Amino acid sequence: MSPRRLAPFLPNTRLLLLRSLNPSLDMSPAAAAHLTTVTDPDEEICSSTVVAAAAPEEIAPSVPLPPPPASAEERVERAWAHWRRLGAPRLVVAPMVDNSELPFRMLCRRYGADAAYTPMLHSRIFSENEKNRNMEFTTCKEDRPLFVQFCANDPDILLQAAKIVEPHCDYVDINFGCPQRIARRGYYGAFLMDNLPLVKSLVQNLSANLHVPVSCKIRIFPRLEDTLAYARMLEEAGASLVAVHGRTRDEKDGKKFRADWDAIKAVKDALRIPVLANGNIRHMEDVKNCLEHTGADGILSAEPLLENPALFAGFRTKEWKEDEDKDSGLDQTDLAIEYLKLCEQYPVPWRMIRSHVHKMLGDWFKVHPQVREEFNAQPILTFEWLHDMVKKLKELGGGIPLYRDIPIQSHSDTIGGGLAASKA
Ligand SMILES: Cc1cc2nc3c(=O)[nH]c(=O)nc-3n(C[C@H](O)[C@H](O)[C@H](O)COP(=O)(O)O)c2cc1C
Repeated sequence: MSPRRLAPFLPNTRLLLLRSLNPSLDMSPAAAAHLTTVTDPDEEICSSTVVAAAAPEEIAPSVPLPPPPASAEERVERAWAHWRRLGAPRLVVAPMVDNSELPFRMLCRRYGADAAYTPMLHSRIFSENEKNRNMEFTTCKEDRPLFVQFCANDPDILLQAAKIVEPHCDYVDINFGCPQRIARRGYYGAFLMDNLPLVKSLVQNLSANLHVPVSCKIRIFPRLEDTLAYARMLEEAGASLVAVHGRTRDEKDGKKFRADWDAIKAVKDALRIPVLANGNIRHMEDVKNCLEHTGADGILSAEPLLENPALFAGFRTKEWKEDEDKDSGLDQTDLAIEYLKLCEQYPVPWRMIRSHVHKMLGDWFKVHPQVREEFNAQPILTFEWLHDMVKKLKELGGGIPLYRDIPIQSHSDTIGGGLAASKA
């Protein structure tokens, strides 16, 4: 069923129709009027199941905004109260374009993630284009705590986009960290580090007009004093949380440049609101070391999770050959199957599924390149074909299993509040 075929129905009929596709759908007819199924042949979507609301303006809360904080102290207190209400999330899935989408977030949550970011959404396109909203932002009740991230360079457009998602998230995040050419051309992300008055007005306008707190994801400046002045400005402008990727705008290659944990520590010491650290986190031992080194309140991981979505549950990749007893009985083929099942439940564009399958099964494809070639040659994917492919890879064997590092797992009980262990 396509969006076009649903369009003429009245809200109640539409809701019934949508419920027949997804019985667990929980929303009002008014909201259903703004839902779309995600079977649109033009967009190459993976299934015809309804997933989530394209949060319409009409269902944004009409409750008045809370009174603005009387003082900086009150603002800081509110930031911590919110953070604690969410369970003080420490192990966080970082924002990743085309990769931190709903089914992947849900997979990481099953394996110990305390919270997750959406991929970056483009505030102008998102606020103007309903189809973009329905395609790029899907969520569900269990997908919390959730940071919804936008890129922006216009405070009013950002606010308009943020108002649409605020009923469905715990923070609206602004991406001040993207260093890519597309961000230079679009004038957003890390390129706004050259225009701090604009950064300030984006944060001020959002924090003064939203019900949910505002967070910012930043990169560091080459000079520490500039980074600290920047971070303090964000706090004063109304940010309730700052995530610091410890690399500069020019240090694009994460494999070549190590993240600077000293700079993150300095930001943590300078700010009074929660601070998250990002960079150099490959497994739970890194999490422990990073939290100890920086004093940060939590960490973000991105690329390592793509290969190993069970990272936050204490599973590690590589090095297993040193000690075969470390084999955990879990490997990327199991995780790939679990991810595919989540995609059947929460449909997303096939390009995202392709990307995850490549990353999760990278080591297995190295051992069996002919299977990768077959995968690449498939013009149209189906879940049946993918399940068969993963089953075949598992039977062929030879990929690298994950192992669970028991001593580190017990550290994670203290640093992750025991969540990583209990959720796995
Ligand atoms: C595939 C991919 C997509 C990314 N997309 C975003 C994004 O949408 N927004 C953002 O702020 N950072 C994005 N990043 C950067 C990550 O959030 C993170 O800051 C960076 O990868 C460093 O963390 P890591 O060392 O754990 O990978 C992306 C990174 C990757 C690998």
